[in-house]
Amino acid sequence: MNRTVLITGAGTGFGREIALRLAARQWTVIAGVEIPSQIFQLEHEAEQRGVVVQVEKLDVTDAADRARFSMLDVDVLLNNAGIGEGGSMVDIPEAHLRRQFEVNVIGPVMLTQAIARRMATRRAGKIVFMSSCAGLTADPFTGAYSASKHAIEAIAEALGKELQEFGVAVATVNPGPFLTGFNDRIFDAWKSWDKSRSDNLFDYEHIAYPYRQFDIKPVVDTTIGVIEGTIDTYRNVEPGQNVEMQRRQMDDAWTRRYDENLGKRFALVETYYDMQPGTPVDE
Ligand SMILES: NC(=O)C1=CN([C@@H]2O[C@H](COP(=O)(O)OP(=O)(O)OC[C@H]3O[C@@H](n4cnc5c(N)ncnc54)[C@H](O)[C@@H]3O)[C@@H](O)[C@H]2O)C=CC1
Ligand SMILES: O=C(O)C(=O)C[C@H](O)C(=O)CO
Repeated sequence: MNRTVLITGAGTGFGREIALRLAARQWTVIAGVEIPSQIFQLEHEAEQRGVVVQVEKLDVTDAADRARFSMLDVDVLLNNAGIGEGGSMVDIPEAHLRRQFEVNVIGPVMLTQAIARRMATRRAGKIVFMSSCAGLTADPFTGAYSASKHAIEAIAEALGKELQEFGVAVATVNPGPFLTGFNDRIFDAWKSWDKSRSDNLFDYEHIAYPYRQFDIKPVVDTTIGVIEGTIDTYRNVEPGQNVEMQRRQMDDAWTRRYDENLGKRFALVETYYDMQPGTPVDE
């Protein structure tokens, strides 16, 4: 049976590996990549692996790019493209905050609208959002990124309830810390801020992503499971070993006092100053 998937942000990281793996599993894969240079790179990798992937430029913030996909009938849309604009909510410049939402929220929703309408007409389809653990809770210095993923959580939740009567399913995947380079880049974002500003509250030169990072395999496996239907849960947190901690963190907001620990540094903030970028989990 011919099954077609459109994956955004497929030039690198999770998206690229999921694209290549699905192609090897006989899916027709349309891999949307942000910039033209990623087209050749992915085509080359597909050739090396002996699989066929249709690679297309699809910057999700570009209306003209999105329009080229608006008449496409796919069985599954994987909204995977994303960026992380790091920095305290006190310091992050307006343009970076807006860009965070353009790439992670507005662009994907506009793309999804066109594809979802066609799925609803056909009364079949699945829309998967690469959300994040950051869509469920929030850490210091990734507030803007986390807000964009919280928005995705709300959008996916509403969309799933709206589309169920049309036979269209919606699901989320929520990775924690995985070593694609993405998390470390979040903490490089300040380097492109306006250099003339001198009133930042924090010294970003000495702040790094505070978690040890996992190999990407569980995220790739789980996303493929959700896409193929061997996994049917709406929310899918990886790594699985973090699920209980994640749930405890979500519950914590119900009992935390807003004035406790005032005047003391939040414990995790210390870790941002101690951690080296790209630290893998201990084997
Ligand atoms: N690596 C991690 O630990 C986690 C990653 N995620 C999410 O997974 C998704 C993929 O990230 P990774 O593979 O880790 O990093 P990545 O940086 O390798 O992948 C992101 C991809 O999105 C593309 N992209 C950026 N702006 C775009 C735009 N305007 N239009 C189209 N594509 C665009 C990039 O070119 C890149 O290929 C992202 O949505 C990210 O938020 C979520 C939780 C944890
Ligand atoms: O544990 C977490 O929460 C995370 O590590 C989430 C990541 O920061 C993330 O989503 C960025 O890729």
